Order: sequence, then structure tokens, then C-alpha cells
Amino acid sequence: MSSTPWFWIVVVAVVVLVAVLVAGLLIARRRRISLDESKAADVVEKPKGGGYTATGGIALAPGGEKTEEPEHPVEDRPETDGQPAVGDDAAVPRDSAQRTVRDVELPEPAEEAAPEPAPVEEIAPATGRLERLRGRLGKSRSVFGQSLLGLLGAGDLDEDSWQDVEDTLLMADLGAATTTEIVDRLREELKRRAVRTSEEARAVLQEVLTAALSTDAVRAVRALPHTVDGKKQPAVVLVAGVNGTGKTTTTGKLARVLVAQGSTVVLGAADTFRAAAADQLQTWAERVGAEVVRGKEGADPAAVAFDAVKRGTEAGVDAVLVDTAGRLHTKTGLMDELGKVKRVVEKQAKVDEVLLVLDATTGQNGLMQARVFSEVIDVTGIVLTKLDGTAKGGIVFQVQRELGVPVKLVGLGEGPDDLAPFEPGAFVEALLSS
Ligand SMILES: Nc1nc2c(ncn2[C@@H]2O[C@H](COP(=O)(O)OP(=O)(O)OP(=O)(O)O)[C@@H](O)[C@H]2O)c(=O)[nH]1
Repeated sequence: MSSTPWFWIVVVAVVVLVAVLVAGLLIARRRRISLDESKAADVVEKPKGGGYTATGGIALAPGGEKTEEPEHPVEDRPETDGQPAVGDDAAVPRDSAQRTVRDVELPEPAEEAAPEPAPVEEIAPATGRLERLRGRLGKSRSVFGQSLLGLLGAGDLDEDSWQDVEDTLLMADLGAATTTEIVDRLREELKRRAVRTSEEARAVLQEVLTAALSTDAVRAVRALPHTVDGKKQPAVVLVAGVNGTGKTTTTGKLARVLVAQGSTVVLGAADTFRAAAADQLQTWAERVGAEVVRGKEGADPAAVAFDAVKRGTEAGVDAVLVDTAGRLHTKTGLMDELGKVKRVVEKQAKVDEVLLVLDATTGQNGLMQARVFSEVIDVTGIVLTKLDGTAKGGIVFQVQRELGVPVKLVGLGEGPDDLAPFEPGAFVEALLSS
């Protein structure tokens, strides 16, 4: 029986050994990493929130401080070709520090080269211009030349025919008073001379119309210098009129005429109401080599006019032409402004000529404007523009008669030399030419 205890000791030892082996196997099995993803996915519960698991808190940085440039930016490493390299972020994280704006010195713009002075143009001679431009009166010519001559050349006229003559003259804008006067004279002369042929009728018509345009007033534009107290004083010419009638154009054209005749000219851009008017005048001046005095946009026109006359006097030029602002005559204040321009200019020099520019195409309206202008300022001469674009050339007769002021110049086109001196005989001749 002495072997029995050893038997039990061996049995217990075997049992303990087996138990330890089994326990070790179980623990080892639990710790093994599964490489089977599908099985693992089955086991891991899907996180809430679309699968995003935050790994840390929000990165914060102190505000208001300049962020330092990265020490080794990508662009410094040619081998990366600007592509993200190992250790770089593929994209800049949204919450990374932003670059601040840096002031960068820009190169000074290259100094603009001064514009080349425009070459001075050749100017067509002023003499004989009306004859040369007679074709421009085409529209008015058909009224006088064809309609009137057609009626008068037909021999003895009955009352209906005389009524037609009257209507034709009225439609050409001669106005009631001038029309009546002309028809009466025509009747008288045709009867007295016992006119039978169309040639004779033409001669009478020419005579009567020319007489209606004649005046004792001087038609010459006072634009030549004179002497005051032994000193040369330039002629001062103010050019006035409603916007768009052709004031600036006329001032430029007149400057050309004067320069062509050997005069020196300063132009005053006193139309400060419309900025482009000063530029326009400057262009005209450059074309003839004249000087322009201009103010800032919205400057006092009287001050600009004053400066222009001052400059002209100092420079000893022959004429100063001042292009004034052409606001609507209905605006009393603006018309007062024109009166002021004249008064201010006259503090240093007499105004020799006030030319009122009227647009022939506006007919009766132009006449109304003329009346208001002549109340504000002493108009000494009329410039009738755009006679090339109207059949109402008869406005010349009416304007002169109504205002008692001679038409001195006529505009017959937009060209630089399309300004002609007004001569009644040549004008009527042009109207009646076929
Ligand atoms: N057909 C024709 N057009 C003319 C004549 N005179 C001027 N014009 C045109 O009329 C327009 C107005 O002329 P401007 O000289 O600018 O008129 P303005 O009176 O100075 O006008 P503001 O500067 O606005 O006061 C321009 O297009 C000129 O070319 C003319 O005799 N015949």
C-alpha cells in the first residue's frame, strides 16, 4: 500500500498540468488578431455620426499674431515639382492658419510720354466761301429756286397763286411780317416792270429778297485788336447760345478764319457746364496752333472768361474768343450767369462782339431764344448754323428783322471750314440758283 500515495500525487500532477495547458490555450486564442476583415466588421458596432471619429480637440491659436512662414516650403524644394511630398499635407487643412496680406511695393508706372502736338492744319481761305458752299443750301434752295420761281415765272398771277407764294415763304420760316412785306414788294415790282418772262421774274425776286436782308448795321466781326492808352488790346468776342446750337464749333471755325488771316488767338473755354466742351475747344485750338484757357469742370465761367482775356492781353494776341455755357434760356439764373461773364470780363477789357449762335433748323424756337438772349446781353451779331440741314433758310430774314441785329456768319456744315461770312446778295443768289 506504500505505492498508493505516489499514485494519487501523479494523478493530481497530471490533472493540474492538463488544466494549466487548457487555460493557456484559451487565453492565447482570445489574444489572436483576426485578419478576416468581414468578420471583424461584423463584430465592430458602427459608430454614430457618419463614421467620423474625432481624434482630438479643435486646434486653437492666439489671434492677431503674424503666422510664421513654414520653414521649408514646398516651393523651395525643386525635387517636389510643387507637388506634396512625404510629410506634406495633400491639401491645406481648412483650420490651418491663414496667410496674412502683405504690402508689396509695386513698380512706378512708366511716365507717360507727352502727346505729340497735333500738326497745324491748312485752312481754306475765307473769301468766296459762300459761293463755294452754295450747294449746301440745297434744301432751302428748292423752296426758293423751284417753288417761288415756278410760281412767279408762270406769268400773270391770280390771287390763289399769290396765296401760294405767301404760303411758300411762310413755310421757309420768313415769318408773317417779312412775308407780307416781300409779297407786297413783289406784286408792286412785277406790275410796275410788266414782267413777262421767268428770267425777269427771277431778277425781281432776287432784288426784293436781297433788299429785305439789307441793313445799315456793320456785318464785319469785330475781332481785330485795337489800341487802348497806347497799348495793344485784343478784340474780345463772346460766343453765346443755347446748348447744341453749334457755339463751340463756331468758336473753333472762327479761330481758324482769324488764324488764316494772320491773327493770333486765345480761346477761352468758359463752357464749364459741359466738360467735353472744353476738350472740344482744345482740339479746335490745337488744330490751328492757338492757346486755350480752361478751368476745372464746374468752375465759374466768368472766372475762366476773365482769365482768358487776361492771358490774351498779356500774350499780346489779336483776339480772345470766349465760348460760353449754353444753358437753356428759360433758366433765369443761368442767363444771369451770361450777364455776369460779360460784366466780369469788362472789368479788364471791353467786349467788342457778342455773337449769338442760332440753329437754323429750330425755326421759331431759335427766334424765341434770340429774344431772351438779347434781353440779357447786348447781342451784336448772329451766327446762323446748320443752314445746310434745313429747308427753312428763310429764318435769316426773320431773325435779322426781329432783332435788328445783323446775321454776320452762317454755318453750312460740320467741316472745319464750313463757316461763311453772310453776304445778302451771294446768299440770295445761292438760294435761287438751279
Ligand atoms: N450740319 C451742321 N452741323 C453743325 C454746324 N455747326 C455745328 N454743327 C454740329 O452741331 C453739333 C453741336 O455743336 P457744338 O458746337 O458742340 O454745340 P454747342 O452749342 O457748343 O453745344 P454745347 O457745348 O452743348 O453748349 C455738333 O455735332 C456740330 O458738328 C453746321 O453749320 N452744320
